[in-house]
Amino acid sequence: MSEPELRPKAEKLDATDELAGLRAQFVLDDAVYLDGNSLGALPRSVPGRVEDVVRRQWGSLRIRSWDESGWWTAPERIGDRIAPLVGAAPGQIVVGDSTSVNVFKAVVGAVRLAAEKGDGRDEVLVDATTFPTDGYIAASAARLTGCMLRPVTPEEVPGALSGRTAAVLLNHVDYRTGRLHDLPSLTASIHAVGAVAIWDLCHSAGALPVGLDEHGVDLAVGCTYKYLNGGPGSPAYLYVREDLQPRFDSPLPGWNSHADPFGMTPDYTPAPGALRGRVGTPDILSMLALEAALEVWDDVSIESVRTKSLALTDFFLECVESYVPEGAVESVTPTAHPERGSQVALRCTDAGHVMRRLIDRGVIGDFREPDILRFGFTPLYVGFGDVERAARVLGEMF
Ligand SMILES: Cc1ncc(COP(=O)(O)O)c(C=O)c1O
Ligand SMILES: Nc1c(O)cccc1C(=O)C[C@H](N)C(=O)O
Repeated sequence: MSEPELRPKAEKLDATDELAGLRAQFVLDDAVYLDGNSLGALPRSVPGRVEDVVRRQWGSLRIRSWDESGWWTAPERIGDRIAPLVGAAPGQIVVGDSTSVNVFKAVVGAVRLAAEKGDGRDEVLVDATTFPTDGYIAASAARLTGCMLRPVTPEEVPGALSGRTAAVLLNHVDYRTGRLHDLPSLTASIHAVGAVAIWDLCHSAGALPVGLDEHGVDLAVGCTYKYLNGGPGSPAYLYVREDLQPRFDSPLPGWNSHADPFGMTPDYTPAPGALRGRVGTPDILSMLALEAALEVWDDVSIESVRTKSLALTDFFLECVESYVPEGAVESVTPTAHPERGSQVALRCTDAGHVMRRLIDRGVIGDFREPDILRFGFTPLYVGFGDVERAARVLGEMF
């Protein structure tokens, strides 16, 4: 198809898009914003809420806000708001800290759970293609727990699992290629050898159904500043499956995870439930900005988001094929829907330079080493007209 056909096709797709109205809930400009997989756009509900939290809750109520404004219980309350988006029943997610810190809690906690078997498990498998922080933290967590760290690709995991495996840390969607890994089947393989499965949901939560409970995932972590639009540095979350909670032994047992935090006793007794994943005083300003941002999801199902996400990435690939000269770019994102997240990654020569020129032309994606143009599609605010324009401008780069 050519431009005279693709433009009307985009208009038609936008006209029948059930989620199109949600875009008005975000602060956006004329640019095509395809970087929501790095930093989600600002929901209109956030500035007013932050203003209220600062001026009234902090400014007037001051210390009373820990109770009266629900500050103290925000980590579990907001965790319960995220829960349906990742297929978790309430009471299993706490919000707080960064993803990096939650990876640390999860990996050490997983090795401690595995150690209860008493069969000498001494290996942690980690996704060799992971976003670096997970690999760095897993290496340190392995060292601290006396385990060997074994980096393997997700495809290699089934063959690498053994009776020595204590825990496996995987990404649901690869940050570079956009590949969606098979969470149900990999989790089942990990369980088959008696190991603990930890999933990093940074690039899937808010973009596609995860099914944590349904697939029996043990532990999961994720950030909230990408498809959940919580804002720069918004707190991450930790999921601990309900039946594992009594045995989850956090390596960071701060006072916020104590059964009686205001008892201020020198001895530590962990709180029941997911609360034991908390550490110290929550980052209230960021956390309540996130809570406001999550209101966008009130009448939105993650299934409808997934349907639109696949339609957006399909259409982008179709437009790229039409507009970009043959051979100039090569998609490294799988074409099969069950293997695709909500981004398209295109390999191209001099990708850093190409991305800078795209940004100058109002198409915002990002460059990832060594040669990847990365475009993230947030179905809540990206439309099909945006997709057509992004591909058309990309075509003009060559
Ligand atoms: C898969 C993945 N894990 C972790 C992180 C980062 O964690 P943190 O928020 O601790 O910087 C990112 C992105 O920044 C990511 O893409
Ligand atoms: N967390 C980020 C940051 O603090 C600055 C710039 C980018 C980020 C990101 O989130 C990068 C992102 N995880 C990625 O997939 O590349």
